[in-house]
Amino acid sequence: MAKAYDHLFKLLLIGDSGMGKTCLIICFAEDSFNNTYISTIGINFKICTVDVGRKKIKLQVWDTAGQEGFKTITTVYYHGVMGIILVYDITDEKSFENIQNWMKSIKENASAGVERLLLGNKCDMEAKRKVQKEQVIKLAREHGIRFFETSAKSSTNVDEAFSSLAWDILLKTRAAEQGLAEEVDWSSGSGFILAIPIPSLLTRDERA
Ligand SMILES: Nc1nc2c(ncn2[C@@H]2O[C@H](COP(=O)(O)OP(=O)(O)OP(=O)(O)O)[C@@H](O)[C@H]2O)c(=O)[nH]1
Repeated sequence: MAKAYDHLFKLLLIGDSGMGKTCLIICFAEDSFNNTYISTIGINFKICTVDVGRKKIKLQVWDTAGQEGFKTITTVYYHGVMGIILVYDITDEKSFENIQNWMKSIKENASAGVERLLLGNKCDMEAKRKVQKEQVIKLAREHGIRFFETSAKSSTNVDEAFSSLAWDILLKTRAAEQGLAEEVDWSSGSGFILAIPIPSLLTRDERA
């Protein structure tokens, strides 16, 4: 039987507790949102499919618990994933400060060539904003990492964020297949290195 997808990419979401990691995955995979907060215990995953660059990409998305007590378990899952999404909450300054610690954790536990993506979630709560975009862009530039502000509640930029990460991983995979890996800096995020526009960010209806 023919494979229903061209590539399988494993992704991981990390960030402090209550940032909306689970909600972002549910928004992307199921197009729904729930206001009730049920903290993740350990780790969970969801599978969904996205079309990028005329390729069908199956995404296995691992959702980690942000609570400190689960760190030993969750860091085990860093190894072998191709993309890591770091999530903070735009209404919570501390969660943004902690992004530096999450970056350090990636360096210590993930593969050197892992793609990273930074998300400032809950951007529907503009009136309560504590983290200014300018400071995030500065950090994202320093780390060579792509950045989006998202809302799982209003579905803002959620499809775009997951698709852009899939696209960045696809580019790296292709470069490796064609023996061009030396031209790609595998140790940094590709957001500012491979400045190639994403050709086809399909809507959920188109993906179905
Ligand atoms: N306003 C708003 N609330 C959100 C958004 N995303 C998540 N929330 C709320 O934030 C709370 C926490 O969301 P979760 O997705 O469970 O957070 P988490 O990061 O997975 O938390 P842990 O599992 O503890 O690590 C819930 O009450 C959600 O309804 C968003 O984009 N906007």
